[in-house]
Amino acid sequence: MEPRPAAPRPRLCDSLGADQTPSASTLNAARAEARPAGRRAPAVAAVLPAGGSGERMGVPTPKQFCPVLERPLISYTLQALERVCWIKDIVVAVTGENMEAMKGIIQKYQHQRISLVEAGVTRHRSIFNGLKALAGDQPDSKLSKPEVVIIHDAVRPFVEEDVLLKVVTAAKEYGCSDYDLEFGTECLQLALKYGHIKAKLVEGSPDLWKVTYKRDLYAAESIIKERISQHICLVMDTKDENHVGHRLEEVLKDELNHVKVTSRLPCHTGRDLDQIMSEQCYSYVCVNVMTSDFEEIRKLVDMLEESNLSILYPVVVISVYFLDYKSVPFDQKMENLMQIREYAKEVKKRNILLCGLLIYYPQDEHKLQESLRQGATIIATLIKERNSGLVGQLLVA
Ligand SMILES: Nc1ccn([C@@H]2O[C@H](COP(=O)(O)OP(=O)(O)OP(=O)(O)O)[C@@H](O)[C@H]2O)c(=O)n1
Ligand SMILES: O=C(CO)[C@H](O)[C@H](O)COP(=O)(O)O
Repeated sequence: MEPRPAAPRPRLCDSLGADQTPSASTLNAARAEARPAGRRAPAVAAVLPAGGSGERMGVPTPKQFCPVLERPLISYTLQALERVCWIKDIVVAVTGENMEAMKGIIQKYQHQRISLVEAGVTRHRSIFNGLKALAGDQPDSKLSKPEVVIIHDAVRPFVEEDVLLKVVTAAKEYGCSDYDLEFGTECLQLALKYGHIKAKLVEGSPDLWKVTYKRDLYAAESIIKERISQHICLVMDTKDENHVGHRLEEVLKDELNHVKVTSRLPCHTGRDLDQIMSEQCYSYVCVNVMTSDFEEIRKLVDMLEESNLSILYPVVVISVYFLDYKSVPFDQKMENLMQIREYAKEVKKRNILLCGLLIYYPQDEHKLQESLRQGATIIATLIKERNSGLVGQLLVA
């Protein structure tokens, strides 16, 4: 048994926005429903086999450590399990040569309740090593013996709380059918052969698919991007209802009709933004009406940093300026705006992707509408793609 990694820093809130899992209270209600009256909840732990070499992926790095949006795949799987508050311990089996790298991942992404064991030469042996650590008879182990152990491949990042609950409930409630004995998958057979325990096959969801080939990494990245782009916070530095910024909001809502767009006042005006940080929004559009400096953006970036939001996912911030035909001279405004390049480089280190967007604001109504549409399309693309190559760019609509 490996020593536990260094204590993590303060945690993000448990029910992260990137997934569609129910909150802890939903789960408690679901568990209460699922549990026959008078029965107490079983103590649950999880074992994650993560000791494979990922031969079919065809890259030197084992697939569980391959980056998805610059974060190792296994970190997403850990996140999916650790947000389930009723899983007490998570034991991960990794090879000796990847042990230090795994500790680094746990520390960097602030994972909790994780213990590491050495993997075996086969998946079954890796799982067996994890189970031994949970057996409750290891002299140095701080882990207590659970009643139910969830076995979950480290390369299945999208597991949902409800399917885990079904598995645990089935493990407690059901016996094993002849069908399961005949057609059960390998862990099931292992449990039957060596554990002399009953087992039940529970239907999973299509999301439980496993990252096996290189194309699966691209699929995983697309799914994650889509999940974290479902909410946009629009920060508008004017209360003027007639300002063109509000028209941009309308066009954005129209363009992205499946996305939640919330409008907020700037950071200095109080707690509005605190609230949105707690909703775990990963996309911000700041409409700068009054100024062409970066004061508001700086405040927003500071708040994002404090909230730890960008530890797990890249946060997109788009700073929007209107190129008003009657405003300050263009070259003077541009000189200020060009500072975005250096500042964006700095905040990129904190996983915040900052871009500027200039929206042409002509007198002609038709042309203005065209500019706003173009602006909304650029915003939608920046948020959906989260392309770090565009960081610091001033785009023009
Ligand atoms: N000796 C092994 C082999 C596999 N696994 C883990 O079991 C899970 C499912 O296995 P699989 O997808 O087959 O992974 P690999 O063996 O790494 O893939 P490949 O067969 O392409 O080499 C993975 O999380 C993998 O890391 C393990 O813990 N120990
Ligand atoms: O995909 C696998 C390895 O390639 C696993 O063997 C598969 O997940 C086994 O399923 P279970 O743990 O339910 O027996």
